[in-house]
Amino acid sequence: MSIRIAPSILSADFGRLESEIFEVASADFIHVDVMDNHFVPNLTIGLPVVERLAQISPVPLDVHLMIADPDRWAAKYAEVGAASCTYHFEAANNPLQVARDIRSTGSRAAVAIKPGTPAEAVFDLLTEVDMVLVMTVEPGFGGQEFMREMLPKLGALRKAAADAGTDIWLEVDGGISVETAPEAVAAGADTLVAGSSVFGHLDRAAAIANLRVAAR
Ligand SMILES: O=C(CO)[C@H](O)[C@H](O)COP(=O)(O)O
Repeated sequence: MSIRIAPSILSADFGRLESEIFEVASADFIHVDVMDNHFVPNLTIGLPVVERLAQISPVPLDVHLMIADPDRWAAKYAEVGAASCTYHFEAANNPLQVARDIRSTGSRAAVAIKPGTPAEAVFDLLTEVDMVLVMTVEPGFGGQEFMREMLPKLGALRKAAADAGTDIWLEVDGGISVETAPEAVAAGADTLVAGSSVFGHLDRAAAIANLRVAAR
């Protein structure tokens, strides 16, 4: 299985975002964290910036919405060019409809769960989404410690997806490094978000290559 790497621009220099995303052009996706200071206690970027990033990025965008009311917003992010659009199960009024709205745009739909949310919460959605994101930190900030106690959720999701006859991607986000990536992959992850472990290095291409080797 080839592992997908998605550097999180939360740890990039927002003053030189265009050159930052070109420095991670060897990645499979660029992970874009949208935060609204309601669903999480932090505020980042919104729709116009994501739209422009989608136009200039050499790599497809994996947009992670950490916002309230994804029912209203998620499809708009998909429409402006998010190749993959992730919303939080905990934030959605109608999680099934949000997935359908995203997919109706042609984008990949993904649902995320916070550390306190059990994998079982999204079992009913597995045939309606293309990916589940298991948070391995509390969403809101980069540079936090990896919560390895979240890893059993990956096996549970993989089994539930197989039982439902569907094949989904499983993404992890938070504290992913060359040390923790092998654990996440062994537990069933195939898509790794990495913020500080990529943008914390001067040579971003080398950091991505090192993650790929570690995740093999
Ligand atoms: O969603 C996020 C935080 O809510 C970030 O994508 C994540 O924390 C990445 O940062 P790091 O790899 O440094 O943990």
